[in-house]
Amino acid sequence: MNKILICIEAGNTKYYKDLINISNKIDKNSEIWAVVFSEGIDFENCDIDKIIKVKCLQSDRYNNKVIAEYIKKIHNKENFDYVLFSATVLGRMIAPRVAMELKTGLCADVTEIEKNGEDIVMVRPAFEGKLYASIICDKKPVMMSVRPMMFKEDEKFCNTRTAKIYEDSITSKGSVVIKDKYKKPKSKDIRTSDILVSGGSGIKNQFEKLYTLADNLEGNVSASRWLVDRGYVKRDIQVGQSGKVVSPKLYIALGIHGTSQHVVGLKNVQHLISVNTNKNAPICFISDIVVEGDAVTFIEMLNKRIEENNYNC
Ligand SMILES: Cc1cc2nc3c(=O)[nH]c(=O)nc-3n(C[C@H](O)[C@H](O)[C@H](O)COP(=O)(O)OP(=O)(O)OC[C@H]3O[C@@H](n4cnc5c(N)ncnc54)[C@H](O)[C@@H]3O)c2cc1C
Repeated sequence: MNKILICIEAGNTKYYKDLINISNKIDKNSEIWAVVFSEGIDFENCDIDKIIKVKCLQSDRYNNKVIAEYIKKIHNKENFDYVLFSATVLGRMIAPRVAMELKTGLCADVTEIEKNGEDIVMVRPAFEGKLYASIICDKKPVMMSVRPMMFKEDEKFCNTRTAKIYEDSITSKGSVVIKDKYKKPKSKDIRTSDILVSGGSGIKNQFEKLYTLADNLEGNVSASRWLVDRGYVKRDIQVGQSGKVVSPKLYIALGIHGTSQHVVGLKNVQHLISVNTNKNAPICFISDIVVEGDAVTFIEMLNKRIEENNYNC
């Protein structure tokens, strides 16, 4: 006799009927177990032998890690032959994780069950529904997710069993534990950076200040060739004709004149801010915002503002 576990997900309890139908097609005499993470559900005449009602935090009902671990635990105890999920959004998320935990395969989106001798054949659409694939799994437990609402009402239910109910609970610390604030890893290549804080000869004496601003904005530092040629920075952060073409969402040009050789590297910049003591420098004419003034003062003021307001994360 096969032992089948069906997983009834929170919020979509009505789809369990498809799982019962599939279970009956696999083996009419199978012992059907259900694990359910919702409360207040009436499973009278549900055609299930045993139901485990699991009490847990509301957030854990949707937590694929918590659910997968729980299913692994009961499988290790009961050793199911089949484990069935609904192919809903949640089911599609949880089922692969459970398969991984149980070290078995998963046939997703099953629409029908056929028998081929001793073998149970799982049928599912393939190639965007142009073909149907017939899949046999030779490893136990056989796992599948079943497309909801695939069966007509009269195909469902024998109504011959009344479930025995067991209660269990999961104690987890909750699905979201903030251990630390996430800091987006910085891209090392200036070509893939979203934010570039770029310096030119106008900031040569205090170039290192660019790094603080870049850190605060979670961006990277780049430079004009002037600074590269004089050994202030390495060539791999040079923007322009003999450097790199960049495509950040934001490029802040500090003390950069904007010669054609530099500007050619800015072809794909989405927003450009330039800070220059000379508002007639060529870069100012292609900028979205021009700040006329000293680049170092600008950096200091902006850093202060960001740090005061804790804008960075
Ligand atoms: C074949 C060839 C290839 C080249 N390839 C590249 C390239 O790939 N990339 C590149 O960048 N260049 C390239 N160049 C060099 C380029 O022509 C310029 O010489 C160089 O870009 C100038 O750098 P800059 O704008 O930083 O300096 P500058 O031309 O000296 O301009 C400095 C700017 O800073 C402003 N400024 C001064 N003090 C301050 C201050 N305190 N605060 C704010 N603003 C201030 C000034 O008003 C000025 O506009 C190439 C040149 C050649 C011939």
